[in-house]
Amino acid sequence: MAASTVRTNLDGKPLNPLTILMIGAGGFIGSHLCEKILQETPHKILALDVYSDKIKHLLEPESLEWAGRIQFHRINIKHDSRLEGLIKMSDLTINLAAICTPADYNTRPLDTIYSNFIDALPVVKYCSENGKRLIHFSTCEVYGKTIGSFLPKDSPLRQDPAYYLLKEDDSPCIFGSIEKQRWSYACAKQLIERLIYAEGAENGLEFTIVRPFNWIGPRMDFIPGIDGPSEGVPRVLACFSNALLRREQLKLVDGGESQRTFVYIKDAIEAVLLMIENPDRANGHIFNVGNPNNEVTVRQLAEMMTAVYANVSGEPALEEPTVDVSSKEFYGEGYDDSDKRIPDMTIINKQLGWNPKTSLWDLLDSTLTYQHKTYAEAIKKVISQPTTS
Ligand SMILES: NC(=O)c1ccc[n+]([C@@H]2O[C@H](COP(=O)([O-])OP(=O)(O)OC[C@H]3O[C@@H](n4cnc5c(N)ncnc54)[C@H](O)[C@@H]3O)[C@@H](O)[C@H]2O)c1
Ligand SMILES: O=c1ccn([C@@H]2O[C@H](COP(=O)(O)OP(=O)(O)O[C@H]3OC[C@@H](O)[C@H](O)[C@H]3O)[C@@H](O)[C@H]2O)c(=O)[nH]1
Repeated sequence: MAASTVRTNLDGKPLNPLTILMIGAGGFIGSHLCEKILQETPHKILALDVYSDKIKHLLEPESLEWAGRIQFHRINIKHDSRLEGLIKMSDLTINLAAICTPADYNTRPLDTIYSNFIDALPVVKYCSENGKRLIHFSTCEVYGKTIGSFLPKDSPLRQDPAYYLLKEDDSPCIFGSIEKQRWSYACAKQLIERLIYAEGAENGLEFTIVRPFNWIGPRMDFIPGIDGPSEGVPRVLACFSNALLRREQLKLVDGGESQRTFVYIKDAIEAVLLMIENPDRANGHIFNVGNPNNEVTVRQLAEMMTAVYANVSGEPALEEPTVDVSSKEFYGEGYDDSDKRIPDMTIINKQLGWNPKTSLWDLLDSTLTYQHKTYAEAIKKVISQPTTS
């Protein structure tokens, strides 16, 4: 087992086992990060969240080989005096906690702003005051829209990377007007990034900021009516999985023209582990973490997921697998969208030598295999039940 051998960092220095406070450990990214750390490193995790379902398999039974290295703390960071003590006990704090589903940004803007800015403040403050290192999860949404999106549709400049490539140290953050409440999330994330950066500059906080570009894979969000609210709207992977599982049409918001790059969660987690174990290379940096080779429009994503799911489930796809819906109908007033997201990889390449490996087809294949195995039977049961009026 890797945990008993001597681990070294990228510079060949031996690594001492760390105690890591992971806030939001029970979420999608947290669950994969916990798994990776427990399986491949000797580090200890203080896992903090209000939920633990997604890491239950890591916490029980107590006979698990890593039992002494993970401790779950059911805490809401909004109001719990134990937070500072846990930060003091740890070598490193990783903050993943956030409201981060777009359906909430325009419908629950206050909760969104509080969660992504106000609630993150004490974490930054305690790390700074106690001289503790912080890895904070921000988002690719801080870039907002591309400069190219303001050019005429047929402008050849739209093909020029100078107008769309998103660079940590160079690109501006371009959001819509205040009434477009979609940007409440991006704006709160931007302000907490600025605060962390300022704590670094003025008070010497050792920090790393991560900007994930659409990380996807098993355990992302929830399937409405199965392990989440039946009226809930998760992120696109779970929305499309839900429709495929139920043999319903996949809804394309405003024609599905927006573009995204998707990265497999297992590739992305490797980048985070490199940040954890190489503070000299990661401190003071903001890192894009995404896969620039996996770009599709949302329409193409829907088509690909439909084809992959037909393979995985053995059931033929619907004749018309998609349907167009307006953003107002799907998300309500105040929705807006990022047009295109291609991460520049120069900084993460240079500092950590990280590159994503998994193609979009392969990552959808393993993810939809997981979705099918996990949910198909439960969905069949729900569908076969008579509806009560
Ligand atoms: N998944 C992505 O592609 C992606 C993209 C960009 C940014 N991010 C950022 O990465 C982080 C993690 O994202 P995720 O996809 O794992 O989301 P997630 O919703 O699955 O995980 C967030 C976790 O934080 C917990 N949490 C929220 N508020 C809390 C509080 N007050 N106290 C304690 N726990 C709390 C939630 O219960 C949840 O388990 C977020 O900050 C998100 O903004 C993710
Ligand atoms: O059923 C659906 C769901 C979503 N969509 C579209 O698919 C695209 C992707 O939507 P997602 O729900 O995955 O979320 P977005 O990529 O817009 O934002 C995400 O980006 C990074 C993180 O900070 C957050 O996880 C989230 O804000 C959007 O254009 C959305 O309008 C559909 O067309 N149909």
